[in-house]
Amino acid sequence: MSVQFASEVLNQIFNTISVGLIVVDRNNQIRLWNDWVEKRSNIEASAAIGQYITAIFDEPPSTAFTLAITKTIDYRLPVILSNALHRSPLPLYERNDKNREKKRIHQSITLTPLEVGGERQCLIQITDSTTSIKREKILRSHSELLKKEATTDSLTGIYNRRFFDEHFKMALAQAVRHGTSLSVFMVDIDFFKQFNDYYGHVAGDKALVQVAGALKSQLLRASDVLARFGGEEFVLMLPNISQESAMQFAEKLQNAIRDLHIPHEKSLASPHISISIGFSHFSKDALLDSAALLKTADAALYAAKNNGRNRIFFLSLPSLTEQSRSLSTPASKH
Ligand SMILES: Nc1nc2c(ncn2[C@@H]2O[C@H](COP(=O)(O)OP(=O)(O)OP(=O)(O)O)[C@@H](O)[C@H]2O)c(=O)[nH]1
Repeated sequence: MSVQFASEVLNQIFNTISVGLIVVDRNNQIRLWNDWVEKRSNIEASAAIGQYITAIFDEPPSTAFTLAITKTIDYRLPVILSNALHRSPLPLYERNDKNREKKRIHQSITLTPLEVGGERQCLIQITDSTTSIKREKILRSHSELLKKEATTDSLTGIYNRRFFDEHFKMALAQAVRHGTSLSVFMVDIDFFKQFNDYYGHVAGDKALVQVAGALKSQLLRASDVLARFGGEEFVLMLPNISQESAMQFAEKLQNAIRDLHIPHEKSLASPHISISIGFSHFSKDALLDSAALLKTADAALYAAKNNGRNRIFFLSLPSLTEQSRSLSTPASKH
């Protein structure tokens, strides 16, 4: 292979490669400038060679970029300018399309030390990362959407059981660790089968959405969680409230549903849609795991149902001894 042939091949590679290539010397003077850079800077190689890299553009390169050249040459070590931190160190634009607005490209830049004829130089390699950054953004927003879908109930828009289960375990572990409390409420719409049968499934869906919204409106703190547990059943957890406050909160939930005034002619508990609530309360003296706390709240709900519905029941931990008053509106009082 003749020297001339090799030099022609190298020259062609230099100018056809889809990477920007610039070589500067230790005075920051440009020694090489390939086609890729020419097209994205709109500065021809003949005009660039011999100029200072710091002064060649309309707008100066970023400080990180000029510092990186000095470091590469002085310490003879390669430097990478990550595009996460340095989106666009050089004023380079998408290939010239006269009819379009110029769009600055995102760049990934690697600087490599060279030694040519005993002289230190710096090779600057630039790749256009605009597409990969765009793709990354799209992927991120897709994954956020998927995450939201995986944790949200599609009908009511509140969290689903999967989300609740994960957060409940964490919240309980935190309560145990910090010696704080955690209240769990199971909420079930009374005679909802009869509601569906009488008013139809579409009206049933609408009622579920309204009930979910009314329950949600009672949550005040970011740490409070409401989720659809399944069917016409909801679950709520409130960290750090006293047992008395938990009872008052349950009453507020019941009032919020009553205030919706959704007629329910077929209910034996109320002329309007009503709910039964069972709740349990963990405080530092109780011994339990997350399943036990939920099971106790569920047993309390069962008791509320069996005692006429449209009422609140509390069961304490861990003995499952029914403690509290069957508070709230008795079936006859609406
Ligand atoms: N419209 C609608 N109905 C649902 C949905 N999920 C569950 N249901 C209905 O909810 C009803 C629940 O019925 P049951 O479990 O017998 O309870 P209930 O009639 O409310 O009786 P109690 O809870 O004992 O007061 C069933 O008819 C289900 O079809 C839903 O997403 N939309």
